[in-house]
Amino acid sequence: MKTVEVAVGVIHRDGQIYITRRAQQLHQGGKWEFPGGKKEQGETVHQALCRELTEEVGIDVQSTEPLLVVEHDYGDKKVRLETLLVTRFGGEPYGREGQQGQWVKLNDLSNFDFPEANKAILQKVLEALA
Ligand SMILES: Nc1nc2c([nH]c(=O)n2[C@H]2C[C@H](O)[C@@H](COP(=O)(O)OP(=O)(O)OP(=O)(O)O)O2)c(=O)[nH]1
Ligand SMILES: [Mg+2]
Repeated sequence: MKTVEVAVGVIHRDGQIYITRRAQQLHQGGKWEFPGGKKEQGETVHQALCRELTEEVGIDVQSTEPLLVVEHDYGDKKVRLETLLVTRFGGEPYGREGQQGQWVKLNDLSNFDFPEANKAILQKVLEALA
């Protein structure tokens, strides 16, 4: 099975993270996620994330830092989530594709239902920011 390469952004501001909810019909539908999407050919992870975060949440990413890479096999799909911390951005995020989105305090993140691959990301986010 081919691994899908995904750029994932942890959008951080003042102790809160902006998360969105995946549409029901998508892979891992209905779960909360850190916005992002598949890398296109020839893109760096930073470039892919800039494009995806403009498309999905309408922000202009200005700087990122690598956080971690997670590989996960869902059985029906294998993903490699290259996760970046978004340290500076312009604009205010919103669910530009009609999806739900909200700012969540670091301490409340674990109350949301994320895909299985996100466990490691969540742990790392709390280590890095809490
Ligand atoms: N964006 C994102 N994807 C995640 C997370 N956790 C996780 O397992 N995934 C998986 C779900 C999907 O299989 C894959 C991301 O693909 P996607 O559906 O967001 O890709 P995309 O935005 O490019 O969407 P599309 O153009 O294919 O519609 O990674 C997460 O926190 N954020
Ligand atoms: Mg996406």
